[in-house]
Amino acid sequence: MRHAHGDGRRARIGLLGGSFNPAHAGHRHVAERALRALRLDQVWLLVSPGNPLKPRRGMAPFAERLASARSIADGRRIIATDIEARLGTRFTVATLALLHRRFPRACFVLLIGADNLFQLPRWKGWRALARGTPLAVLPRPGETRRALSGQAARALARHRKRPGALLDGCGTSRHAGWSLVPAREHPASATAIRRAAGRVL
Ligand SMILES: Nc1ncnc2c1ncn2[C@@H]1O[C@H](COP(=O)(O)OP(=O)(O)OP(=O)(O)O)[C@@H](O)[C@H]1O
Ligand SMILES: O=C(O)c1ccc[n+]([C@@H]2O[C@H](COP(=O)([O-])O)[C@@H](O)[C@H]2O)c1
Repeated sequence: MRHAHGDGRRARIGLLGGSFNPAHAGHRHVAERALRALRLDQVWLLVSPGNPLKPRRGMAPFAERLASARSIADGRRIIATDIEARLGTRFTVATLALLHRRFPRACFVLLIGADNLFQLPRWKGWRALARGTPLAVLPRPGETRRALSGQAARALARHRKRPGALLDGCGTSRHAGWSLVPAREHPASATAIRRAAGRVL
């Protein structure tokens, strides 16, 4: 993969992991807002081979979800990738460890919607994950306030940073930190799209 970092600094890559069942304008909005607010070079849409917390029922095949993610990417700044399936990982903490090892010069930041900040304490190894990789949280309708007063936000309160400073000294601080990215809340959701299409939820 080519990294756009003409000035010689480390490539700044936002990782937007998701089921993409299907991909939608909310994902594109998150990627575009993060590119700008965090001065990223690229956002990778990491299509999950299977979210450990989501039921398999109603989950479209991987190839279909990858194609869906590609349809909202631009192939330049926003790239859909099957790397998580190729690495053979499903837990994000494991995916991140392998990505850091495979791309040691890249500066990664994990992009999540506010619903996932609230859920973070249910993720495997979430404290180690948050220590090792910066987290950028995007507001989401009906989720932002609850997430900011939830268990993860409280536990990580003293590591919160300004979005503009989140990637400063990438990988050298004792705790990677996290930020809320200021952005308009986008109402799109895959559940709503599946429901409107009459698909199994
Ligand atoms: N409209 C949105 N605003 C902010 N974040 C979003 C939005 N849509 C998705 N995300 C985030 O993008 C990531 C991948 O989302 P995912 O593919 O699960 O889509 P989803 O719409 O949340 O799906 P579902 O409704 O099936 O749970 C998650 O971190 C999610 O929080
Ligand atoms: O690692 C975990 O324990 C874990 C638990 C739940 C979700 N995730 C990841 O969170 C990302 C968003 O998932 P989803 O299904 O809400 O789009 C995706 O990359 C999942 O693999 C990861």
